Amino acid sequence: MPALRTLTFVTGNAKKLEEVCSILQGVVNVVSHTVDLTEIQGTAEEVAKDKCRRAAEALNGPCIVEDTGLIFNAMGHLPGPYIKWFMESLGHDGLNRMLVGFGDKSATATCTFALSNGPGTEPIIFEGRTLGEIVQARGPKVFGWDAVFQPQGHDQTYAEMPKELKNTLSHRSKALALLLQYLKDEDNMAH
Ligand SMILES: O=c1nc[nH]c2c1ncn2[C@H]1C[C@H](O)[C@@H](COP(=O)(O)OP(=O)(O)OP(=O)(O)O)O1
Ligand SMILES: [Mg+2]
Repeated sequence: MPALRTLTFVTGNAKKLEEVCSILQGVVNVVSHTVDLTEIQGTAEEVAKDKCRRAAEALNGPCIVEDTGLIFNAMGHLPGPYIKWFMESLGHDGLNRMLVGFGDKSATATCTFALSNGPGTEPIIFEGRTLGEIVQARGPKVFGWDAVFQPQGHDQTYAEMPKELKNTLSHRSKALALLLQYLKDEDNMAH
């Protein structure tokens, strides 16, 4: 059996790393680097690409990074990539209160992976999205906004559902599926 391909995932978030490792288990060998990367303002794609360029320079080699967003559909593209700061300032209850004036409580979780082949190369983007709604917090409050996001067609929040279930339907797993397909196609072209 050929050795698994290794990818270096640069993130400051241990929970993201946990999910990425379990989704890629047996498929890709994940090595992690904990770097708190500077994040610019812009679209998810711009933020992820910029983060990836900085990570590739810091490591002086190939790597992947991702940027996660949560879009309140009633609010256009917001908070989107800025959800981290909204979450930190407002908490779970505050996120619900942001939507009090809106009938539409639907939200889109986005995960934008960027793959760099090394410094000076243009990162490649893979985006996964999962539609759901913002609900009162239910389940453990250990990972970001998991407790207030209930994916469409399910009666549990991300926080309540078993990890294995979240990992089959999440924004992150969909983005990783695209990344894996890309690597597979690239391998096929090389042979
Ligand atoms: O599946 C998730 N379920 C719930 N919450 C989540 C998820 N994934 C990220 N999150 C939180 C973490 C942070 O508050 C924000 C994304 O910000 P984001 O900049 O992408 O993450 P981060 O700064 O923690 O780590 P990194 O070093 O990879 O940039 O949403
Ligand atoms: Mg970040």
